[in-house]
Amino acid sequence: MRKIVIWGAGGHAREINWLCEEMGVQVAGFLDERPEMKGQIVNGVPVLGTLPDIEALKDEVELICAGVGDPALKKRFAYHTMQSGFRIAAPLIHPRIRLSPRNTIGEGSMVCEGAILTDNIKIGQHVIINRSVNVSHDAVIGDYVTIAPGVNLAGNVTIDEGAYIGIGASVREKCHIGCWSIIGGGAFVRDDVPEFAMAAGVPAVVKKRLDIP
Ligand SMILES: CC(=O)SCCNC(=O)CCNC(=O)[C@H](O)C(C)(C)COP(=O)(O)OP(=O)(O)OC[C@H]1O[C@@H](n2cnc3c(N)ncnc32)[C@H](O)[C@@H]1OP(=O)(O)O
Repeated sequence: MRKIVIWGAGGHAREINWLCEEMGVQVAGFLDERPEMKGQIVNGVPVLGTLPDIEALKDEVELICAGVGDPALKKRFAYHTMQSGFRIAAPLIHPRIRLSPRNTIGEGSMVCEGAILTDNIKIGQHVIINRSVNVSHDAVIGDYVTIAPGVNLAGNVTIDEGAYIGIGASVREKCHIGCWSIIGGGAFVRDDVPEFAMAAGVPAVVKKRLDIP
């Protein structure tokens, strides 16, 4: 039986724990950098500490770094996890989704309940596709991207590394969203969004530039 350790012990990590319950995957524990969290029990699952605390489990467990929604935090967790020689988990895919066999999904990524991913879609590593997300044909989604619940992506959309697509946003066909950009909840992305930008509204416009994480 697969045994998973989840980075993070907050709301999203608890949702992944539930996803694992639905998939029949065992969760050995959560990791959390806050010292006060170590030893706590969250939804019946122990908070184990950080990577040095689970050294003895190295050959038994697979790590999920996408237990937090923040793409930069996911990237930092993934870096340390791989540097320490732990295995990244194969994708976690909820049993109640629709997914073409011609799609590819990278290690450490997850697809939550109700998502529909049509044809020829490429999803990178440590990507979160949250509940009821619609991804249309030929989308290319980079590593560490987070897509919040209820997002709709039309065909041929490209989202580069580390971008965050806020809850309920929609993206027009062929649009390109640059790396580490943020799309506000409820936006309609009509035009390309540059890298390191926050865009929001209907239609979405760039509201501010963001620092490189
Ligand atoms: C299970 C879960 O909980 S998953 C999590 C789901 N949550 C989300 O998806 C959160 C989405 N987050 C947002 O939409 C946020 O507003 C963000 C991240 C886009 C922006 O947050 P901040 O950086 O704090 O933005 P800030 O408050 O500085 O706003 C900057 C400008 O953008 C506007 N703005 C911010 N968000 C939006 C939005 N969603 N739609 C329209 N305008 C927006 C503000 O009104 C402000 O406009 P102004 O400069 O004309 O006054």
